[in-house]
Amino acid sequence: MADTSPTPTVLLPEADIARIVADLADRIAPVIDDDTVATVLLTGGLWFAADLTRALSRVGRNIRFDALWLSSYGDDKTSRGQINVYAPFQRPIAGRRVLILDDVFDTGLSLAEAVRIAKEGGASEVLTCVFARKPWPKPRAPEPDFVGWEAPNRFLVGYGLDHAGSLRGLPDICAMD
Ligand SMILES: O=P(O)(O)OC[C@H]1O[C@H](OP(=O)(O)OP(=O)(O)O)[C@H](O)[C@@H]1O
Ligand code: HPA
Repeated sequence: MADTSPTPTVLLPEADIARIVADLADRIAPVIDDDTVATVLLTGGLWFAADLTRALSRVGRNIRFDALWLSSYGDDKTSRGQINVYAPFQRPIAGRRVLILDDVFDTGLSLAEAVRIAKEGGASEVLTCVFARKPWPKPRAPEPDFVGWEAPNRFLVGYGLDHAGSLRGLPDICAMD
């Protein structure tokens, strides 16, 4: 079948991504402890969460790890406006600080739902960190506590970001629009 998709254009090369992740680890390490539960939002957040937790370890912070599996885009380029929850936390988080990690903050609906689930589970504090934040015309709540990169308002692929399930493994972040 002929592929009519546009060619991805590199916006943020992997070397810049690595520098941004190391800088995030330096900023986050002082405000968490080793009992903090890093919580990746599957699927797209996997690549960033793997890098950030290892960057935290390099600065002496070895935190717990869990996952929430949420989806709102499916194969579309725009949010369906509703979040499907495919899998909850694996372990209890009651009384623990939770650090939610995701690849991109766009409408903000996914992060808001993750924060709601963590609070409902009894987390003592919920911090949020996204690698990329896209601009949005209206206020989003909550805004992430930590942001790596202010992205342009373009459709992004790579570093976990997908186009209908593909291109997540590109090491650079690219625009595909
Ligand atoms: O701020 P929002 O508008 O909610 O968009 C951000 C979310 O969208 C993507 O997830 P998606 O629902 O596509 O699932 P995926 O993680 O499987 O890619 C991305 O990984 C974020 O979790
Ligand atoms: N690309 C891929 N997935 C996304 C995006 C994007 O720009 N925004 C929200 N989910």
